Amino acid sequence: MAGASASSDELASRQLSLLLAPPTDDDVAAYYASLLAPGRPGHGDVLVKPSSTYRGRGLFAARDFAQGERVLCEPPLVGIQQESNREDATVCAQCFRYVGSIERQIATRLLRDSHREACEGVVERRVLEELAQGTRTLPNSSHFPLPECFECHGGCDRNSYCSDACASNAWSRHERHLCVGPCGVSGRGLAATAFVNHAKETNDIFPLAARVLLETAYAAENKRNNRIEPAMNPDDAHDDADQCLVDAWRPYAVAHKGVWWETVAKPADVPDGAGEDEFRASMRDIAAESLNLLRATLALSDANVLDRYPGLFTIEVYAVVIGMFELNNLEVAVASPVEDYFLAADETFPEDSPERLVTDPLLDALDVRYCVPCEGTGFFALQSQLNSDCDPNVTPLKDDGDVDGSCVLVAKRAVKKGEELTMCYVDEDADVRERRAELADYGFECACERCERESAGLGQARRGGKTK
Ligand SMILES: C[S@@+](CC[C@H](N)C(=O)[O-])C[C@H]1O[C@@H](n2cnc3c(N)ncnc32)[C@H](O)[C@@H]1O
Repeated sequence: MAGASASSDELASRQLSLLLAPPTDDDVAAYYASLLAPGRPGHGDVLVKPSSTYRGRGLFAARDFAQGERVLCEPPLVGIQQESNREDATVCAQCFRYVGSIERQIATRLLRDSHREACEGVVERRVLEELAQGTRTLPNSSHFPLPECFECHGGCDRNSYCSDACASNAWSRHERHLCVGPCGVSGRGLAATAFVNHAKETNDIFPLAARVLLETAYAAENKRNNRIEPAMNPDDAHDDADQCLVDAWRPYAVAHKGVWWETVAKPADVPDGAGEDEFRASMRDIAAESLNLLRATLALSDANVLDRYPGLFTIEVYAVVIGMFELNNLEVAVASPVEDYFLAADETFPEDSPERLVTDPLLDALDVRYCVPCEGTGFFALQSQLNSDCDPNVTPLKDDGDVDGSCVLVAKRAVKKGEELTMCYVDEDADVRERRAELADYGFECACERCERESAGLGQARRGGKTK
């Protein structure tokens, strides 16, 4: 196929066609078989196979489940905390565990400008600073231990980690390119800041899409370096490199995707025709700006990654990765230990006790935000195969022991081996019109039995065939 003299353009177009080609049925089957191998999450519990024609592939029960039983618990392949949620939850940027201490979680929230007014006359700034620095403790907080907070290797104050392993993992996989801190090659932090700030102003998903590209390049490099018998002749070496890239990309190749600006639903306030064309063209421009900023960062952090994977860092691939996140229901959520702490304080200490005189003002200042959980977006290899149904048989439900960003699915009713597993992507209690409107954001019209039944009922009612 390729020769040793293949130019960068040839390499880019060859990689691009490999990355955009839909995987064959055999590749898909082999991928899910390896994902569900013995010892892996989901083994013996779930299977991935074709669903009904209108839904594509789906997730199926590989055994019977009782009502309330846990069906799947799976960590995300990549994930990121929502920008707006950073104020309310200090979590490990790699695995989403809350870090530091209860004192620090509370104080860092209250020290932010957004809480300044709520704290006035209620709790002293000095107290908050001592709580944040660890020189003052709160009653009962030792019952809510959190992992120590590890700093980012790049010296940024944006990301914290729950262990050196998580910090190192994040650094080697993506943060050495994306961290806004001062460490590393001169200028890289500034270039990364431009990329991150652009995403803050436009779309939170861009840094997550960038991670997918970087994770893919990192995995492809690892596969290349770990080849037992590296190819000796240049043609074979190119084929080898291609195969490593294709294998590294497989988790995303099999996912449901679409070009971001083509697939998202048109907002109601955008007019049809030229107005819609303009709207979609502006999305494309924003994505292109973001990719250019990412490429500028990579040129400083490790230009080799651009030279070796020119097809990966293209607008075509960036577009489908952003589309993948927009079209799938892929939330990361972790309950707040701060909420547990205050609920326990309420139960343990009587009103007006010395302990409550310490905890109540903090609770007052936090107000309803005391219970905000960690919220983010992630990509889950198996959960991303779950289709939507408005009468679903599984639901996401974590318990107290689920302290990281894994997704947990629980059976809503007894499920028989072989049944398709489904969850409702939107509010199950909404009526059919509202559900369908919300599902338009995921790029499809729900054709589940309940929607068909209820929309037929609506049609009949409109024609006067239904009186109640
Ligand atoms: C998270 S993916 C689920 C896996 C997907 N079926 C596949 O083949 O990769 C979501 C996509 O599945 C399809 N889908 C899921 N539930 C559906 C439903 N109730 N009716 C029609 N299409 C559905 C839609 O194309 C949707 O955008």
